[in-house]
Amino acid sequence: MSLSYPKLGIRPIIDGRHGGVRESLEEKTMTMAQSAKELIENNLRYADGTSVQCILADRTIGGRGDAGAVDDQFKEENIVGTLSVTASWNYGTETLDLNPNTIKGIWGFNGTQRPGAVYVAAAMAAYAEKGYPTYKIYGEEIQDLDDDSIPKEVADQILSFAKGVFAVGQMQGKSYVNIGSSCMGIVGSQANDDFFNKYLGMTVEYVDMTEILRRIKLEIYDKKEYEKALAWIKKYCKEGIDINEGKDFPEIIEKSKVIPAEEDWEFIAKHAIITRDILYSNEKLAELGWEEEAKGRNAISGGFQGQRQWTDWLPNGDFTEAIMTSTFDWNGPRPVTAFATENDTLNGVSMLFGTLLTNKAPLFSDVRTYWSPESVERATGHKLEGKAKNGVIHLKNSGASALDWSGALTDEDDNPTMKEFWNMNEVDIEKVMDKVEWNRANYEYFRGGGFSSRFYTDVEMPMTMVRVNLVKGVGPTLQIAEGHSCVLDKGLSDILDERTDKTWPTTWFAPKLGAPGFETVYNVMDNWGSNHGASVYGHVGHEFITLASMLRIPVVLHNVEDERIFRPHSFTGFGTKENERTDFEACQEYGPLYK
Ligand SMILES: C[C@H](O)[C@@H](O)[C@@H](O)C(=O)CO
Ligand SMILES: [Mn+2]
Repeated sequence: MSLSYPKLGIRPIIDGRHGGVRESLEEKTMTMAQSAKELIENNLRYADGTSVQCILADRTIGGRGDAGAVDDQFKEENIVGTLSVTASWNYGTETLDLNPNTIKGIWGFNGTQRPGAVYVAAAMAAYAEKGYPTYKIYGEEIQDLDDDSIPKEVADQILSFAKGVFAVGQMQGKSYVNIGSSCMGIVGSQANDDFFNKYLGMTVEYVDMTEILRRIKLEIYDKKEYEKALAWIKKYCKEGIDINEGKDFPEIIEKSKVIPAEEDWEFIAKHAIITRDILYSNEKLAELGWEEEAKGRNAISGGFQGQRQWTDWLPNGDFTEAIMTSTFDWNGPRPVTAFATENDTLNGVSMLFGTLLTNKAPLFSDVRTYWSPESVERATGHKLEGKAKNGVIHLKNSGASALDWSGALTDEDDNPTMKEFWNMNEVDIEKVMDKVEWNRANYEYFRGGGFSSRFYTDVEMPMTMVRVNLVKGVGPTLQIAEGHSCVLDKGLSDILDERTDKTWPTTWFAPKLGAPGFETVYNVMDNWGSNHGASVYGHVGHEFITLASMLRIPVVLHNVEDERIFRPHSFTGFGTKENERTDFEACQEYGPLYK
């Protein structure tokens, strides 16, 4: 993570009339600003675990003179967004943040002594007319002037706004590193530079898969770390099944394996270390004389093609993909990397959004099979119950599913949960790894061999699955499905798993039903825009909606309750009924963040 962390500027706005009014408001206004700063910094962290940083204006802003001085103060910082706070009527355009490049929010104190609401409304009118969509935060209940608390719904909106700002800021200027190219014709694996540049402010770095072979051959990796990783693998990667045993394979498969099976883990350990080094800097490589390789590629996310030009003759990349997305590796707890398998860049971005909003590890899945209650009963005699009673979607893909999804961890109330990496410890890591088995790669798919992680998310957790799609004539869109991982009786889960690729992870997903497009579980599967979806822990669809509105990515499918939706106030200028058209037209009007 670069030292110039993206920051949020806090702007205390005040009625500029000296001689009584301004003086009477100075303390209240600054107190609001300080409390907003503390709320944000005490609750949010960057992806690397550092607490987020807010810059407090060095004065209250009563007019353009003050506003200009604060702009200058902020120019010294990497300010991505600003939160203006006020408890009074102030002079609209004379005090607003009119920097075209910041994401803006305003929190108005719901008091009666000075009309804060009137200012916020006037500010929204100005922002709507000027084309700067701004997030309006205003509590429902009246507060007394001496009440410096932040009401819960106000705090929730401030934190949602701030999470979106810091997610946007952490992506700005960073790279998505595409190792390989198109994978089995999956269109998401054919990176769309324009999308990354204009909507995310990111660049795409292209690295051929042979770079991994070069670094193995020329030993461009830290051998000591390699030994450490291999020892960790041998200790914690439990051997699973070998689905290939006893099978006669045609010659094309037999002769496609160039690394002896007993050397696969050595090869895979190098693949994992080298892949990480290609994304991020590693000073050890400079010590080995490889200055250029030591610099990495300024990554925040990436992916590996694997299939087929690699996996058709070399050990697969499933371990690398799984460990990159997890909250730990052989060095212990460390930040998650949203890392896609099959080079699906759009699922990689979907994972990236999820990790930046939650700092929890993502699941990369084929949205593989819809099992209706009727089909399950016909195939197994079992009745689906509980959260699964309306049917389930089988989430499964080789590779890039964080091992944290094995469902091994619980919170202080003993509820299944997933932790940020900074809350993980060695015991947690052992619990997670104990629920993962490493099966021999299926030679029919992965001729070059290797290993695939397998776990069964055998706990019920709230989860949110998302997908970024690119639609001709529309541009990027986002789909969001909140729901739960479901616990199917192990025997039942195994019967269903036996019917498909049982050497890979399984998570049974039941979306919350009722919203348009969510009439049935089948509808969700039917409406989904791709073969892949990315999931994170928790019901955080509202945070994805806020982030999407900052990035001007319309949300085309979601099951988030209206009252939880938080978009810029000016989106209502495109129509107030919560429907996709409002979102579409606002996003189309405002266009991508990085024009
Ligand atoms: C191994 C198979 O080809 C899988 O890669 C395939 O089922 C997919 O995951 C397609 O997204
Ligand atoms: Mn897939």
